[in-house]
Amino acid sequence: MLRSYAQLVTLLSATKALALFPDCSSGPLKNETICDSSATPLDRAKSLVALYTLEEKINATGSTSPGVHRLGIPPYEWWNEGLHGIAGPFTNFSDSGDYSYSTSFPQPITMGAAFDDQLIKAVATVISIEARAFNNANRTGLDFWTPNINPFRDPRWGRGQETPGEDPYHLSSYVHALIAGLQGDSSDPYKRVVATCKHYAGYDMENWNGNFRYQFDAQISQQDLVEYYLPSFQSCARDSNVGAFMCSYNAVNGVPTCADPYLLQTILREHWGWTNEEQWVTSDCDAIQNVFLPHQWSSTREQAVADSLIAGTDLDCGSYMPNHLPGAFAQGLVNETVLDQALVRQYSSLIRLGWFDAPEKQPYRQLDFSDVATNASQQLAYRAAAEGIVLLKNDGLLPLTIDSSTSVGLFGEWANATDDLLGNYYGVATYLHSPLWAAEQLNITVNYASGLGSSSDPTTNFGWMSVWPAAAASDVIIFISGITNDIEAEEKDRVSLSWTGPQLDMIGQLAGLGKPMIVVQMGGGQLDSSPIVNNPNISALLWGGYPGQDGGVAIMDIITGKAAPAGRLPLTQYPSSYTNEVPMTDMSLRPGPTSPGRTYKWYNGTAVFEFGSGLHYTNFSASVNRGLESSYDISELMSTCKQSNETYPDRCAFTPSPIQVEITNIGTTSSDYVTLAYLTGSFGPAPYPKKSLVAYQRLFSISGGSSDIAALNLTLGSLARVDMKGNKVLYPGEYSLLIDN
Ligand SMILES: O=[N+]([O-])c1ccc(O[C@@H]2O[C@@H](CO)[C@H](O)[C@H]2O)cc1
Repeated sequence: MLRSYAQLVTLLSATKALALFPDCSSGPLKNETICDSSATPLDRAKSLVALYTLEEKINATGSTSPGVHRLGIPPYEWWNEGLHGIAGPFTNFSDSGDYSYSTSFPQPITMGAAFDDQLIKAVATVISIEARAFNNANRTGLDFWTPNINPFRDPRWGRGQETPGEDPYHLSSYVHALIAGLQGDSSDPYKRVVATCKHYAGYDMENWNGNFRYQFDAQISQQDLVEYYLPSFQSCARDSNVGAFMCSYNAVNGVPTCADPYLLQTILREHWGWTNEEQWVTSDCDAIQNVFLPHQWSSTREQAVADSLIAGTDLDCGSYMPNHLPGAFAQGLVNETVLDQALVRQYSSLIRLGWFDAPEKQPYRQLDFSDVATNASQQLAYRAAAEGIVLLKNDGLLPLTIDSSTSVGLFGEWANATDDLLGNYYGVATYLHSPLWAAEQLNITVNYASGLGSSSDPTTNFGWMSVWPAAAASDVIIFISGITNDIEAEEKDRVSLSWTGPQLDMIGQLAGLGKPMIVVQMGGGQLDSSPIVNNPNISALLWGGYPGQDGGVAIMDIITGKAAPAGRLPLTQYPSSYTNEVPMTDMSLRPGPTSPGRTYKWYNGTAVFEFGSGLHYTNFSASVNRGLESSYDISELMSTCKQSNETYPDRCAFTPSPIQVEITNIGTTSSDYVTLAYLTGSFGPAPYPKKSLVAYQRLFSISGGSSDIAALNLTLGSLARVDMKGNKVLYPGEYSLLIDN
């Protein structure tokens, strides 16, 4: 059985009084190699593991590691979350005062819409600094089970909100920046924290039509694996040196991922060279139990833990491994060498985090609550929200001109949102600024009524009775609604992509008043907003996702023009009919007899809004300045690549210097601009993707009449296509570079 959060919190309070770090200066290990900071992490970890009895080793395979009291090794809790701020069942916020809150950033789906890798690195840096401050107060750990970088494949997925979106290139670039921010520079003597790329692999369905994440067997072709499901994980392992991976609940092509040596050994460690002794794999929580039941991959509990450990799962989120490894050893299913290897990985990781070293030598060990929720962090949370909001429709009403005589009607379940601003996996935010709160800070009249909240006919229920007079008294109507974690969540996929009947009724009634009207669509998954797009009485549509602690302010600032929108949809907005056209369990990307295809690359229907959609308060023009010739010889590209120092040919630069695109603001309003560069053409295996994102760059505050240069670094990998066997190949053919269309 899965443990409940309530039980987990009880465990935490039981361990709170114990020592935080091993005492290498006067504890029992002081003369051992583990305490010699001049020795290599590998030698140090090996020396510690050699001192453990078999029972002590087995006890260390669960996420709530009890430590070894006789050796002065304190307990360590491996399960910490950090999706968009520190969080998790074991992160302990105090009731008041210091350590009672931290910075809560937008959900990744909103930050993904910013297409700003520098922002992502800055956000991740703040999260890791706040994590260190909380760790120094014994309130959280040093490793964090974030990011979630399964591509947002199907619009129904309840956890798509946790990801930066649907495109594998975007995810790979985003996660590279994020890991650098979380872990710090690889040349630093200590890692700031360890990040964990999850859920490896093929996990993007919770509970759909009788298919549960715990037993689902994802059937994925080799081509789709290499092209779509694995690039973000490759970016973590091979290109970003992430400290940890998490295997997922599901199986891939018949094998539960936590017991799959092909995924965990052949691809992850051998093919991607993820071979540092300090890099470990954890299971998702109780996923090893699922290897036995419901997957029935292993015939007994003991076989399941042995199969998982031998395949390369070094840690069990839960206690299944420590509970059943004694039996596995008794039955001769596993040997101590593989257990030692798992523990060496765990302890090498803690060594790289400075767990065994004197605190005074470590800058991160000096951080405290004065480093949490600083003014700069609060501003960054606001900026992340403002950068991620996307303008989808505007007939010219926005930016809204307001003055003290303006009366604004604010309606919808999200207008006074609090925790909903955060989505899921959140800690305690510094504050929660709803759109209503933000509107009330302006010198205007605000008429607020939620109006919804019941599935009954809103035009006759109590809600509508309060909306009607408030709307009548307003010059402008803002309706903020959509979906929340009541509808899209862990263990909950959506069944419909439509706004609900009551929501559409309310939107229609409000629009019927003939007043200037703005709709703000909230939530991580997209709703089919065509009724709003097609309603001429609705002037503007924005999408805000889950914008975090300052999300309401960011929304109101964009509406009123204090900030200019430049976010782009990081996913396709499909028509609601999409759910009838392909089952969630169909993992294929390309269109076929039972699928219209997935994502902007392959979907053969008409999207309501395409991936990359996003309007501005001005207009931009783009022209390629420098860097492209009319033809390239593939063998020359490959031989230049071979002469470079690059180990992996797909990372070789396509052109010696970045391709430069000049972006000119041809309007008057100063604005950021996200340059999206796509490749298109008929080359490689058919069918051909409509286009593929190969580079992006956000440019900042380009004033009216001015230009800026986007420097696009294309790689040979970005030109390659993947064949049926999963090989990445450079094919001859006609290629076009599209900027932003
Ligand atoms: O037992 N519980 O309370 C519990 C709670 C959450 C949970 O979800 C899993 O735990 C997260 C660990 O990082 C993974 O992202 C998610 O798939 C799994 C189990």
